[in-house]
Amino acid sequence: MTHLLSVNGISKAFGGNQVLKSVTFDLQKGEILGLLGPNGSGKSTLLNAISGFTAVDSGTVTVGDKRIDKMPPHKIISAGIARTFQLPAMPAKMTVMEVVMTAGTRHHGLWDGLLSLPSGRQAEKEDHQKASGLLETLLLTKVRDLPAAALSGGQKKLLGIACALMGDPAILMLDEPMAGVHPNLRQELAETLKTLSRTGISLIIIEHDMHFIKSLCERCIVLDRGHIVASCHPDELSKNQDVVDAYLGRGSRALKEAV
Ligand SMILES: Nc1ncnc2c1ncn2[C@@H]1O[C@H](COP(=O)(O)OP(=O)(O)OP(=O)(O)O)[C@@H](O)[C@H]1O
Repeated sequence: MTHLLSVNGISKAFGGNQVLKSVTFDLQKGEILGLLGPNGSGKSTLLNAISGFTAVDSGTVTVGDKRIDKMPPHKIISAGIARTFQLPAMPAKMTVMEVVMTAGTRHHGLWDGLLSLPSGRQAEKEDHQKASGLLETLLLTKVRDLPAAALSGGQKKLLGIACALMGDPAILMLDEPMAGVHPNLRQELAETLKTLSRTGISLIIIEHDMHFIKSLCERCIVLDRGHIVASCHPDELSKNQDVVDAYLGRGSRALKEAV
């Protein structure tokens, strides 16, 4: 696999709260990386830092050989990194299809659009086909004409993924994609993500559902209070004392040593 994303020594504090402490990891092309850690350990902040929504205090982020850590979010999207949010907000008056179309990064010329030139119409037709395909992949075809705001929490998550994929990202970062998704759809979503990775897209997934993580990821990194304490196969997690401590507290080590 080819090396794609490098995060080197990223640190971030909010006031006196040091949330990320020199976080370093790499992501390979086509890899599905799990980003784990207890509540408040810094996972969303790390995604925000990579995607430019949060300015970092120090450290670098590179995609290929391009530094992106000082770029605004829209430039980072152009550099090939897309993301979804834990609680996606949807516009009240747009349909599902309209929301996906809006997420297309194809920029039609002003005159193409205003004058309805053939080049503009062709580009819009291609975007429409792409959006339809993504809605089908993400099992949203039946609701494509409904207001996006009326979707269930799980469907909004899937719509967020469709929007992120409209820009043909090289790296897709998902913040708790399974939360709120109906159990019947979970396996299908896992299969969809595996298919994406086979096409060469790399994924970083924050998720608390370990069954989902184990079915998808070859490697996980675990954050504990802003430090990466483990980078391993998901099957190794339960044997890693630092991971156990992160989730159960330091007392678990003391308890183990005492017995
Ligand atoms: N914009 C902000 N301003 C101030 N503090 C923040 C901000 N964003 C995050 N934090 C703090 O950073 C810490 C880590 O939060 P973060 O959301 O990154 O954790 P998390 O691992 O994603 O948690 P969860 O699993 O609960 O979503 C928390 O203490 C949080 O209060």
